[in-house]
Amino acid sequence: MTVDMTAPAPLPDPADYGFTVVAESGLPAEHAALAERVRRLVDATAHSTADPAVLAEAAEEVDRISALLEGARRETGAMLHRRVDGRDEYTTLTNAVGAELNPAAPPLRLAGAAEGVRGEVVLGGAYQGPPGLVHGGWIAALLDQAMGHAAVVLGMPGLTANLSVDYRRPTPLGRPVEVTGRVTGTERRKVFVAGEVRVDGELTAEGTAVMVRILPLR
Ligand SMILES: CCCCC/C=C\C/C=C\C/C=C\C/C=C\CCCC(=O)SCCNC(=O)CCNC(=O)[C@H](O)C(C)(C)COP(=O)(O)OP(=O)(O)OC[C@H]1O[C@@H](n2cnc3c(N)ncnc32)[C@H](O)[C@@H]1OP(=O)(O)O
Repeated sequence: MTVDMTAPAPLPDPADYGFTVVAESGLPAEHAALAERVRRLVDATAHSTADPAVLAEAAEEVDRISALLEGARRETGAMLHRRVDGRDEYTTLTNAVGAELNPAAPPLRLAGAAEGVRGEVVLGGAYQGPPGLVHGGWIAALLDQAMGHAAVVLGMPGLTANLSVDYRRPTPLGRPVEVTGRVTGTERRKVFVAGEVRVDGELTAEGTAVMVRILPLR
């Protein structure tokens, strides 16, 4: 069927499924700032050539910081709610791709574009596969997220049932990577999606997926 980008369906409310929903507007800015610092820490740890004594000192400092944070822990399944362009949007608060508060997630922020969604992210050495290149599994994850988000934007959130990726060119680390996703069709609960990864305008990977829609409970 043809996809009408102008009339997104209302999203199912995750609260109806028993998930905690957290409003983005209620989150302290300090939390995102902390996550950004931890991303720097991850990169510094992965690439460190420091002496054993320095490494041991750093490990103790990290223990102290972990203990500071562990006292106030949110449950893992919590969902984040935000209003974007006058519509509701939900994602998991610690989503492995793009969650601002999850330092293990590459900070890919997707937004509605002319035809689907688009975002940009720079991946450092913590996302390495072959020397100097982004790991193929992370490229698949970026595509999965962008394609899933394209379905969410049209009010059709779902689970990935099938995902296929073609790697056309190596994707370098440390450079802005553009990720796009769009819905190409629907059939009953199936939402067909496609996505691309580009660096400096050059296509480095493209994918397709079948998302199976989550049915509203009411
Ligand atoms: C969980 C509730 C949450 C509620 C929250 C509300 C709102 C949420 C808003 C946003 C969502 C948040 C984030 C989205 C952003 C990013 C996306 C990340 C994506 C992921 O990270 S997601 C994790 C990996 N993913 C899985 O963990 C799925 C495991 N899997 C299953 O849970 C089942 O397998 C399922 C559900 C897929 C289907 O099961 P089912 O029983 O519900 O449906 P059924 O089998 O009847 O299939 C129905 C139609 O799909 C066709 N179909 C089935 N499988 C297919 C395949 N492999 N290839 C091609 N077509 C397939 C059938 O052929 C039939 O088609 P037809 O209509 O033509 O007969």
